[in-house]
Formats: sequence, C-alpha cells, structure tokens
Amino acid sequence: MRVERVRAVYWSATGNTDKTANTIAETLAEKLGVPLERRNFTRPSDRREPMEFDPGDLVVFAMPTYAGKLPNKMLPFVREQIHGNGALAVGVVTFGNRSYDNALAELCAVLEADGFHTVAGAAFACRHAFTDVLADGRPDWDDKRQMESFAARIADKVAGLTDIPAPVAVPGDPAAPYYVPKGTDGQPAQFLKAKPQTDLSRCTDCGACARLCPMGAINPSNVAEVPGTCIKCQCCVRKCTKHAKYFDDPAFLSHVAMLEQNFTELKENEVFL
Ligand SMILES: Cc1cc2nc3c(=O)[nH]c(=O)nc-3n(C[C@H](O)[C@H](O)[C@H](O)COP(=O)(O)O)c2cc1C
Repeated sequence: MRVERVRAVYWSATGNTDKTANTIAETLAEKLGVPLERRNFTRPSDRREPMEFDPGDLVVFAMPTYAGKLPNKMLPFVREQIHGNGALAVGVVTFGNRSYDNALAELCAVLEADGFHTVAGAAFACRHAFTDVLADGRPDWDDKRQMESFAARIADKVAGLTDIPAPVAVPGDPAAPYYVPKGTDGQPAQFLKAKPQTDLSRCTDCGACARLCPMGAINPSNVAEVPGTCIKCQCCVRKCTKHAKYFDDPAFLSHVAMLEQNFTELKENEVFL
C-alpha cells in the first residue's frame, strides 16, 4: 500500500509520549521517504478542531497509560473528533514502569472504531510522571534504538502490504476497568479531588502552568487557584521552571510511596506487528 505521509499525533502532559511518538515517526518518514507532520493535541486549544486523516496517511498515534487505560478525560475527543478515513495507524502507549495493563488494547480498539487500520502497536516504559524513582531518564538511548528498530519493522511491513491489513493483535482488554491505585497500606488511595499546591515563595506568576495545563484547569489570573478539573497529569509540576507546584494530598503521596516501594525493577518495552 502506498504511504504518502507519516503523521505523529500525540497527547503528552510531561513530554515522554511526545518524544516517543516523534522518534518513531521520524524514523518511519525517513525509511519510507515521505514527509512527516506533527499534531500535538495536549492543550485545550489543540483540541478545538476535529482531525481528519486520509488513506495515504500512516499515523503514529500515541498516548500515556493512566490507571491502566487511556486518560479518560481525553477519550471524548479521541472517539468523536478524530476520523481515520481509512488511514493506517500505529498505536503507541507509554507507561511509568508499573504496567500498561489495558491501555494499548483500548487505544487500538478506539483507533479501529475511528476508521483507522492498525498495523502495529507498542508500549514503551518511561519515567513515571509521579516520581523520578520509577524509570528515571527513560526514554534513554537504548529505548530510542528500540523505537527506531520498531519503526524500521513497520516500514517493512507497510511496504509489503497489498491489501488492508487485519487489526494488529495486542494484549489486554479494552473493556477492562481502570486500575485502582493503592496506598502503602494496600487499600485504595482516593485522590480524585487532589489539586496542585503553589509555593508562593517560588512562584513568579509567569503563567506557564495555566497556559500549558492540558485541562485548562488553572486560573490564569491567579495561578494558585485550580477551579477546573485536575487529572493529576503533573504537567504543571514538571514544567514549572521555579519548582513552585507540588501535591501534598496524603492519599496521593501514599500511592506514590507504594509505587516507589514496589515498581522500581525496570520494565521491558513491548512491540506488536
Ligand atoms: C494520572 C496518572 C496515572 C498513571 N497511571 C499509570 C499506570 O497505570 N501504569 C503505569 O505504568 N504508569 C502510569 N502513569 C505514568 C505515565 O503513564 C507515564 O509517566 C507516561 O509516560 C506519561 O506520559 P507523558 O510524559 O507523555 O505525559 C500514570 C501517570 C499519571 C499522571
């Protein structure tokens, strides 16, 4: 099948999924000798218009794992505003060294329902947004090499296609429930209502947190206020150059401590073609 363009399409609050999608898509475009276009739909302003694709597109579609599935607040956009129109797609999830559980299965099912034909899928382990103790520094050079070799295998597969491929087989159940985060006591850690705090001795009121928040949840006129829905993505915490944002919710901190106690052994990346 003739691919005329590679498109990297991704949602990435703290940057791992952005790096992963772009590394794969850049290699794919180079191998196939076609142009690359990028479409980041992280911020609310990036999600105002629907996205249309063509049968000549090969789309690297990447999202992070949240509670073992996809970030649920982004699903309405991904389900209703993204139209594959017969394009080929590679489903990619990143995960923070606990598990991607059912996220890749959910992504591939959503892409097929959106009108894409999935040709490959992958899960890449990356630094956990909640803590540097899990997979710090990943994706690293070895991960990058694995992303490039994954892309080379996709290019070969696509070049050999004479017809629309069967959906790629990936592990997991798209209909499975979300992972329930636990605290150090082994009980469910309930931090749905937690919001970032602001250290006013560090904050310079630059407004970056409000501009970058994927949910548009932070009041730009007073960045210490979070009137909107916080999804705990850590964008404000990770992107604040003054380190003025932090979480102090006890249930959230207990979950992070539980992750640090139990999930430090490095996980492998997994690819499916
Ligand atoms: C709210 C939330 C839930 C998460 N849930 C999981 C999870 O279930 N399993 C896991 O391994 N990592 C989990 N992570 C870690 C992210 O999947 C990982 O850090 C990802 O690479 C972040 O992508 P980004 O840098 O593009 O935002 C979670 C992170 C957040 C913010």
